[in-house]
Amino acid sequence: METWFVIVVSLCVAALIRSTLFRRSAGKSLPPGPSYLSSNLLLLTNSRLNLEPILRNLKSKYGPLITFSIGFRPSIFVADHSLAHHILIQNGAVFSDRPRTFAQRNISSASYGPTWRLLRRNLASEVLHPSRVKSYSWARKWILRILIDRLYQERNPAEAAAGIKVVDHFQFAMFSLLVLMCFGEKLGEQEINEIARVQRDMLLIVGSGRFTVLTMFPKLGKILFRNRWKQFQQLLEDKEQVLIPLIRSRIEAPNSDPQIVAYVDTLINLHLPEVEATAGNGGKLTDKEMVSMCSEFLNAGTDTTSTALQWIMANLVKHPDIQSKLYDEIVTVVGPPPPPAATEEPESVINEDDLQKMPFLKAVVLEGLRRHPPAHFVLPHRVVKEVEVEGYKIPEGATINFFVADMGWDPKVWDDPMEFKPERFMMNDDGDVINGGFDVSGSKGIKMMPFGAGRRICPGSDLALLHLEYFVANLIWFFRWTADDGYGVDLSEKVEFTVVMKNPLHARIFPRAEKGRDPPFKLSNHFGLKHLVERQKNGFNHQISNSFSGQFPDPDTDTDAR
Ligand code: HEM
Repeated sequence: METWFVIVVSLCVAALIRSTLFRRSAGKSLPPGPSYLSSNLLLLTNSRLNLEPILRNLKSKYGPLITFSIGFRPSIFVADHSLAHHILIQNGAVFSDRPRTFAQRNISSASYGPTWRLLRRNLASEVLHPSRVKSYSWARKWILRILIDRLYQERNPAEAAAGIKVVDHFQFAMFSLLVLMCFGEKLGEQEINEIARVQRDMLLIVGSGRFTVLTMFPKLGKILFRNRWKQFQQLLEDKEQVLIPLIRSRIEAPNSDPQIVAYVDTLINLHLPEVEATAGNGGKLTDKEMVSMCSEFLNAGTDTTSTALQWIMANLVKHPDIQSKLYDEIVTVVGPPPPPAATEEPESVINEDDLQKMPFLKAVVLEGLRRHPPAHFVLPHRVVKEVEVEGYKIPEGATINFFVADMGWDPKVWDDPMEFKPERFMMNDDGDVINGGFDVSGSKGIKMMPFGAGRRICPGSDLALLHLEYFVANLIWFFRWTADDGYGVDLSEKVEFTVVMKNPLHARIFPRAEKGRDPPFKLSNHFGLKHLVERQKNGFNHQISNSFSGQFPDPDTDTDAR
């Protein structure tokens, strides 16, 4: 009760100060929206997870440029494509800062300035450069093999109707891959799960909005919400305990293989600009700063991509015609799939260069990102000097955000926007063939912005697109995917760190070429092959044919196998 009283009084005082500060340059007003007090009360009485419908209501009431204050500063929300382009591309320098937070140093929270530039350039040129990304193709192949094997193992033919909850496997695959790129080591399943646990604990609780109040009023929040602050510190310590030994081992035994340059190797050698460096560390990143950077790398590249992968696969399950069309394209380029091999055996997978010859695959991935962007808003940007947009004042220090999902769903820009139609990326509105060659950066015009746009655009977009194309193509090549009998495919959403499937995809999978290995009916488990052959020789065909016809069901023709 006391806490609430203090919050309401603080909000009133803040409202008074704010109206003095932000309304000072009279004449132009802020974009329309609810009052400062009602915005913050809405925020405090609703979970951050429910914010999206509230903002959408405000958009229909006030239009595409809204003021919805969060904390002390006004927050502006933009829902219009050309306004987003005007702000992020044409006036990028003014809108590319970030609000101050209590987060440790990393790229996404760094102010727009020399340290951000250095950290971002390091990631872009040392890890995400196409030649470095290519040098990790062996790692993608290794993880893909594990993923295919895990799916194959979990697929229980006897209970095939139950389907597989695939998202856990997708998350594990993306985590294993990014952990390898981050620390340069092939870790065991237990270690990977431990890293995933500390990362997710932090993400889920931050995503739930439990710490929003600490971001809104950092100094006051630490005093008023001491338990939350302690909980935040505890999560940070847990993460440090797991990640610091991995970082230290790479410092103590530096990498000598130029083929395996991990993200952490590049961070060890970085020198921050003098004014920004932590005192006494000679310009180098501290252990805690390295944890923050590695943690950002893992968060940014795993949850987003596995979420997008699940949405895309869900749509391919829901639309068998699109799945068949994609499979046909893949087969035209690389031929029919081999039977899945055991993990130790070499197995051919789709070569990454061949992905370039699959325009429909690219269209499927883009359509997935348009219809289900993992982030429905970008990270908040901060305005560095007062500017005018559409006749409204956007004051210095205001935060600005963008309705990412709504831009991809805008009926003025997209026909049947809520339908999953990859064909829209094969041809543009003027009838020109674009064959999946859409510009996601939005530099010439923003039609959708799943990776943001402008100077703060996601630096991992090319890597993410490669991962999505590679995994979708191989998963469709190896298996035919159908809906689970009990669950179907429900495309309802739920907000976590990203916007995930409320009811995760449960899919039944059928190896497209399974005659080579581990058939759905395991002979050896039931009779033993030798015993079976003996029985056949002795005329026991009747008994055998009841349970095994001598032919494995063909998933493309056998109705039981569907
Ligand atoms: C499907 C996958 C992904 C999606 C949808 C996605 C989306 C986004 C979005 C919306 C932003 C915020 C842009 C803004 O604030 O304007 C962002 C920022 C960022 N992303 Fe991604 N991302 C993905 C994958 C990745 C990957 C694979 C990496 C790196 C390994 C990465 C690293 C980053 C970083 C470091 C930032 C902060 C950029 C900055 O503040 O300058 N992301 N991403």
